[in-house]
Amino acid sequence: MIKLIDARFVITAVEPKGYPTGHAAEVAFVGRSNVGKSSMINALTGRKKLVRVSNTPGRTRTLNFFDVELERKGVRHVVRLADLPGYGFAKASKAERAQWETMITTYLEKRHHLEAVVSIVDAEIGPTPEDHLTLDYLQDKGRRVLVVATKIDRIPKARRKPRIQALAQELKLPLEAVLPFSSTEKLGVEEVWESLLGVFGKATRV
Ligand SMILES: Nc1nc2c(ncn2[C@@H]2O[C@H](COP(=O)(O)OP(=O)(O)OP(=O)(O)O)[C@@H](O)[C@H]2O)c(=O)[nH]1
Ligand SMILES: [Mg+2]
Repeated sequence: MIKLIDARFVITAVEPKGYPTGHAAEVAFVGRSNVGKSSMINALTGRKKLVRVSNTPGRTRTLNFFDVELERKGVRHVVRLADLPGYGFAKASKAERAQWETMITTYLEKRHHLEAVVSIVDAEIGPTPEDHLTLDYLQDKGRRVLVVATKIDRIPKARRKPRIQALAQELKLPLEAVLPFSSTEKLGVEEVWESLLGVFGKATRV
């Protein structure tokens, strides 16, 4: 059982000198623009409006950090979440896209406190070529990755399990490395936290 205690916005940054200080273990959320990254952070923190969500792709344009305090089996943990801008935002100019890419890759490569990356794919659409590239890139950089298939609510219940199996197969990952999720129906919240806290080991204990 995960008990959420508190969640708060920390800071917005665009480059390393703006990243938050301190030693909190961090997890970043990456994925296509509009896939549901910001919504997932709201769902995971049990807060409807911690992060701004939008129907229009390209909502999140900076790195946004949040601290979450939670309790699991009587032990308190503090985890820092980083909401990143999405990739593949068609309406952005070439220069803007290049700028975002630098912002994201600089963070993913340089951030020492980054313990795990949640790579979000759309459960219905499946991994796009850019999702594949991102996963390869993260693995290449030696980052620990958890794939979360969101918007699972859009798939009829009986088809969800086979869908996750198919996604895992397509991504060449073990079944337990791909978790189903829905921000609108709050599905998968416990499972994602369990998986993340499992990765952190003792790093997040306070
Ligand atoms: N049905 C359904 N819709 C969702 C879910 N999660 C997010 N959405 C919707 O998807 C849209 C995009 O959500 P955001 O959380 O803003 O997506 P994002 O990945 O942060 O987008 P950018 O900041 O533009 O990169 C919104 O209209 C959300 O309401 C989900 O689990 N199920
Ligand atoms: Mg967003």
